[in-house]
Amino acid sequence: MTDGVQTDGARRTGLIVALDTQSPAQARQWATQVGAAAGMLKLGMEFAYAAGFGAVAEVAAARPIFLDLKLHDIPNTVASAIKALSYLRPRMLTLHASGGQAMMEAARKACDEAFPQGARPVLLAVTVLTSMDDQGLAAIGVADGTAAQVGRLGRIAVRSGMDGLVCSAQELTLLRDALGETPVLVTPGIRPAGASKGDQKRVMTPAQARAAGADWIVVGRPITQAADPGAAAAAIAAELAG
Ligand SMILES: O=C(O)c1cc(=O)[nH]c(=O)n1[C@@H]1O[C@H](COP(=O)(O)O)[C@@H](O)[C@H]1O
Repeated sequence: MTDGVQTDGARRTGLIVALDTQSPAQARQWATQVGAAAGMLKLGMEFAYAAGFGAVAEVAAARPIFLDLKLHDIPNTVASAIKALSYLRPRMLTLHASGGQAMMEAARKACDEAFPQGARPVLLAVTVLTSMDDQGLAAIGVADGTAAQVGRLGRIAVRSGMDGLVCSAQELTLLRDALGETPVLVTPGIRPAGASKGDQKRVMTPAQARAAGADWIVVGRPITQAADPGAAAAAIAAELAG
């Protein structure tokens, strides 16, 4: 958060829980179980496409939501999509930085026009997905590795009016060095010690992400697939409070 740096200079790192499910009832149950341990709830493509935007609106009416639709299209289409979803009043919204400067500038302009003053969502540009590694990037023609690509896209995104970035916790130090304290840095690919990585490649623990300067961590399966999601969320929140 832009207000994530406390007056004593210490950074607060919040927990966002990814409600990756097709079922509104399941999403409601997880939201109740994690309670106040989650500073925000993330709803993404799976939930929106399966349950519909009416169900997204119901969650958004009860709790602050991070709407993770990862928009990536021509500038006019992305701008129109943002205007169309502005009634949901998300606190955060994602688009892909690889859409380029014109797309991100159009997104920012659409937000400025479509949201009332003070209600604009934090616009987050996804740099390199945490499921990618150097080898995966090389296979799509990016030869100089994840760190270089995250730095490059991060600089373009901030220049284009984005409020923050989604990256892995492994790039936090390089991004803070390059871009300073202002951008909101949000890190998925978080795994408590010993947890399965699944499809994630660039991972860190909650405590490591906090120490490296994350404003928010995003955690899905390590909480939602735990035997006790409430206890799992509370343990991660305690690790962040350190
Ligand atoms: O934008 C995201 O939230 C995102 C970006 C990224 O690079 N990697 C990533 O995992 N995510 C999301 O973060 C969540 C991670 O979930 P788990 O791997 O289950 O903790 C999922 O909802 C992903 O869609």
